Amino acid sequence: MPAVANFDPNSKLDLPRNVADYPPNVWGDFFLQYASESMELDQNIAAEIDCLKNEVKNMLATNIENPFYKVKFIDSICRLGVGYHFEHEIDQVLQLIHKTYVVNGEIILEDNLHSLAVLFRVLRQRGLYVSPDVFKKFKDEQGNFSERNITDVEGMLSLFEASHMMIHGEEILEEALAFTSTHLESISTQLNPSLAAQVKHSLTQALRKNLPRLEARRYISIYEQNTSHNVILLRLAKLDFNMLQSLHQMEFGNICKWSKELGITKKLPFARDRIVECCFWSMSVYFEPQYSQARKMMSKVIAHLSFIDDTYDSYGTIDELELFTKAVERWDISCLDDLPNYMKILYKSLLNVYEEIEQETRKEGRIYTLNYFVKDFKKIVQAYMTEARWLDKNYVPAIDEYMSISKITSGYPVLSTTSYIGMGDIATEDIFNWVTTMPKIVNGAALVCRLNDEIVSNEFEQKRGHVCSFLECYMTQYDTNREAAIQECQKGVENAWKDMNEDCLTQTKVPLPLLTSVLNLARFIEVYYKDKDNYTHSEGLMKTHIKALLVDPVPI
Ligand SMILES: CC(C)=CCC/C(C)=C/COP(=O)(O)OP(=O)(O)O
Repeated sequence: MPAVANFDPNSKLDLPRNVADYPPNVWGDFFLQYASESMELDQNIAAEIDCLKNEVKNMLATNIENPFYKVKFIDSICRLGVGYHFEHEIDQVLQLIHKTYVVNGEIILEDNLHSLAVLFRVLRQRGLYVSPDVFKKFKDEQGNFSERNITDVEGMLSLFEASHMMIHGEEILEEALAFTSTHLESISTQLNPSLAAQVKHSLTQALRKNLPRLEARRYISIYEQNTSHNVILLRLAKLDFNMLQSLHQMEFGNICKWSKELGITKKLPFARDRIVECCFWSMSVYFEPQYSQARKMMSKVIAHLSFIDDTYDSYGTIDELELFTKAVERWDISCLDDLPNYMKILYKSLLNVYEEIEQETRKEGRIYTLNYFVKDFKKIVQAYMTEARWLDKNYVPAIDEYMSISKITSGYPVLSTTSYIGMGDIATEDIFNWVTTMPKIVNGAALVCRLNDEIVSNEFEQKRGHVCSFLECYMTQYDTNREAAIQECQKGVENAWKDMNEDCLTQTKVPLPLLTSVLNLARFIEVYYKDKDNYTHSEGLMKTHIKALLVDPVPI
C-alpha cells in the first residue's frame, strides 16, 4: 500500500505550515458595480463606429500606389487597437505588398530607415518573411551601423522596434538592437519631451513585447499629437476603446460576483486573493468581443491555478499534496472524501469550473477539447508535486531536470491549451494536438514566464522556504555566483523570444490569432514580471494599468 493511504486528511490541521505573507487584494468590491447580464450599448455610438469602420475599410481597399504609406496606415490601425475589425483587408494588402515588393525574401523597395524598418516589422508581425539584409545599406565600410543614423531619431526608433522581430542567426538585428539601444539611451535627454517619452517607453517596453491593449491606450494619445493623423481612424480608435472597456468592465464585474458568491478566497485565506488580476491576465491574452466567453473560462482557470499554486508552494503538507495530486489524477468527484476540508473546497470548485467549461464546449460541439485540457491540468499538478517533493527533501536538481518540471509549473503550457478552448473553429483537433506537444512558441512562452519570474521573485520566495530556483540550480551546477545565473536567465529569455518569433514565421498552418494568444501570455510576463512580481504585489504598476484600461475611459 502506498504510504499515504492511511493518512487521515483532517488530523494535521494544526501542523506548522509554510505560509507566505501575501499582500491583500487591492480592489475590494470595486468591480461588482459593473456586474450585469447584458451590456447596454449606446445605439448612436454603435452606429457611428459602424460608419467609421466602413470608411477605414474603404481607405484600406484603395490601390497600393504608395506601399510605405499603406503599411504605415496599417501599423497605426493595429497600434491603435482596432486592427481586429479589418483582419481580412489587412491580410490582403500585406500579402499583395509581400508578393509585389519582396523577392526571395529581399525587399526591393528603396526608402529611408524609418519606412523600411516599419515595412520589415509590419510584414513579419503578420508572419511574412523578409530578410534583415535590407538594413545593410545603413552600415559603413567597416560593417558597423553608420554614425550618420544617430540623428535620425524616428529611424533609430523604428529600427529598434524592428530588431525585436529577430530569429536565430540574425546577427545584423542583434547589432541593430545594440546600436539603437545605446544611442537612443544617450540621445534621449536632448529630445523634445514628447519624443523623449516615446524613446523612454520603447526602451523599457518594446512593441513586440508589449500587450496590445496597453499599446492602444498609449498610442491613441501619441497619434493624436501627430499633426498628420487620420481624424476618422483616431475617432474610431477612441470610441472603440471605450466600447470595449464597457464590455470588459461587465466581464470583470461578473467574475468578481461569481468569486464573491463562491467565497473561496475567504475559505482559503492562505492563498493570494487576486481575482481582478486573473481577469486582467485573461483579458491580456485576448481582448476582442468574440472572446468574451473564452475570457470568462480562462479567468476561472487562472484563479484556480493560483489557489493550487499557493497550496503546493506554501500551505499544503507533503502528505496532503500527495492526496490532492492523486485526486486530480483521478479527476472524479468521488475523490472528495480522501481530502482534508480545505482541499475539498478547492477540488470541488475546480470540478465545477470544469463542468461549466464542459457545458459551453458541448453547446459548440467542441467537447473533445476537454481531454487536452484535463491532460495538461494533470501534468501541471504532477509537476507541482515534484517541486513539493524537492522542497521536502531539500533536493537541488540539475538544470535540465529542473527546467523540464518548472516549464510546466510556469502554467503556460496548460494556459496555452486553455486559451484555445474558447477560440472557436480555428482551434481544430489538429491544433490541440500541436499545442499540447510543447511547440517552440509554447516552450518559449513557458521559458519567458519561468525565467523572468525567477529573476524577480527569488528573494521573496526563498525567505519563506520555496522550491529551489533556476538560480540556485545554476549556481550549484556551475559553482558560480548569482550575477552569472541571472545573466544566463536573461540569455534564456532572449533565445525564447527568437524561438517564438521563428514559430510565428514558420507555423503557417496555425492561424495568427492562436499564435497571438500565446505571444500575449509571454507579453504579460514581460510587462508584469519586469522589476518585481506585480501579480503577487499588485498595488503598483498592475493597479495603474488596470485602472487605465478598465476604469478611466479615453477622453473623446
Ligand atoms: C500563469 C498562472 C498559472 C497563473 C496563476 C497565478 C500564478 C500561479 C502565478 C505565478 O505565481 P508564482 O510567481 O508564485 O509562481 P511560481 O510558484 O511558479 O514561482
